[in-house]
Formats: sequence, structure tokens, C-alpha cells
Amino acid sequence: MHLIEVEDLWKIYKNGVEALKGISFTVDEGEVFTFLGPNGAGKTTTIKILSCVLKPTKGKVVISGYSSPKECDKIRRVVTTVPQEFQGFSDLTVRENIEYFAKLYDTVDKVDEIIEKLDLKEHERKRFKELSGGLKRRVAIACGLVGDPRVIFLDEPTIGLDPKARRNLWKLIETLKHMKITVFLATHYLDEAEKLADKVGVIYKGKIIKISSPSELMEEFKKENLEDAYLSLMEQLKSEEE
Ligand SMILES: Nc1ncnc2c1ncn2[C@@H]1O[C@H](COP(=O)(O)OP(=O)(O)OP(=O)(O)O)[C@@H](O)[C@H]1O
Repeated sequence: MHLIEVEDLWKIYKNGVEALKGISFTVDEGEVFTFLGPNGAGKTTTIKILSCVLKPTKGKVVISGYSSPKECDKIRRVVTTVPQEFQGFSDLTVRENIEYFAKLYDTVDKVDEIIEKLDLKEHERKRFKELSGGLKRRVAIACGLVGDPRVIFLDEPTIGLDPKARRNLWKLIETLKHMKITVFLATHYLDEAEKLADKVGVIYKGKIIKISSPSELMEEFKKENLEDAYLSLMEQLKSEEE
């Protein structure tokens, strides 16, 4: 089943910038979909529209059977977004932060399960402000997950993390997959995409130019890793423009 369906989606900002020019793609239930593209390509705009933060100019968006923007109240119940700039309550503990969100979602009974699944038990009494960057991201994801979403949008979740914290976050994304949560991941890290993605979507100047699995993309460009394949694709696009 397609959990996310996007068809001919456009976003033209008030200043006239055409951020999305008719993009179409689908994401299946339980899939890790990695959204790649250079700065300014339209990744954040897409995430904001799919999570009902921003209205599309036109086009079809259906998430878990609900249409945006008409049924955004229902979409917000099945979707959670972890923005780059998530700020927890700095003086509250890890548990208190998660409990705060659980109260908003009316899912207080989920708190222990999420703490357990996200390996936060040993940190639950630490104040948010005392946590490392990696743990803060983990708590941010926990605060979203406690609402029991079907889709989680992660916008560059590993930016600024050290290698070990990045690996821990990758493990967490694999845990989300086992929990049958659909993961929509925007990233600039190609090793991350290669490791985690079932499917990659490449966006360039507001248009989707490739949807395939990491291995298909590597095969197409005869490269041994996704980063080299992606860079070849970018070079191809630039040479076509010249
Ligand atoms: N609120 C806004 N008003 C006008 N233009 C905007 C606005 N937000 C984004 N844009 C423009 O829309 C285009 C797409 O931006 P977007 O942030 O979606 O790209 P991105 O792929 O997420 O980039 P990055 O990788 O740098 O985060 C860019 O040209 C950007 O300058």
C-alpha cells in the first residue's frame, strides 16, 4: 500500500520562487525513503507540505488515505516531523520531555515503551540541556514517536553528530523500520542513504529526477557507492543544462 502519494505537486512562494515544479512519487508502508538533492532543491518545502505545515500551490497529496490540505487534522495524527532545530525543554528530564508530548497526544501509556525501544532508560533522569547532540536527537525522535505515528519525517537528523552518534542514529532508524513506521529521510549524507534507504528520490531544482533503489542507481552509473553514483547523476544534469 502506498502510504504517501504525491502527484504533480507545486509550490510557488509569495516572492515568486518556484520551489516545487510538479513533483510526483509514492512511498510504501514501512519503507525508508531517502530524499536527496542539493541545497535549495526543495526537500524541506516538500516535507513541510507533507506534514501540513505549508499549503501546496497545487497538486495531489494523500497520506495514509487522507488528502492534504483538506484533511490535515487527520494527517497530523498519523505523521510526526523531527525538525533540525528541535529544542526540548532544557530544564526537564528526558522522561519529562517525552511525557509532555505524550500528554499532548493523549498517549501517556506509551512513554515506557518508547523509552525502552529507543534505549533511553539509562538517560531518563538526565536534564535535556545536559545531553550530547546525539542523545538530544534521540529524545527528539522519542517525543515524536510517542504520538504513535505511521510516518516520521526526519530532516537531516545526523547533521553535526560525531561518527559514533551517527551510527547510533542509523540503528535507531532501523528500529523504526522494525516498528513498521514509514521513514521519510532528507539528508546530504550519501553513506547514510546507501545504508538505510529502500528507495531514494533525487530532487533537483524543484523536479524529481530519479526514483530508484540505491543499488539500481549505483548500477546505472557503474559505481561502487551511492555517493559516486549521485555525483555522476549531478554532473550529467549539469552537462545537459549547458
Ligand atoms: N519561505 C520561503 N519563501 C520564499 N522562498 C523560499 C522559502 N523557503 C524556501 N524558499 C526557497 O525555495 C527553494 C527550495 O528551498 P528548500 O528549503 O525547500 O530546499 P532544500 O532542498 O531543503 O535545501 P537545503 O538542503 O539547503 O535544506 C529555495 O530556492 C529556497 O530559497
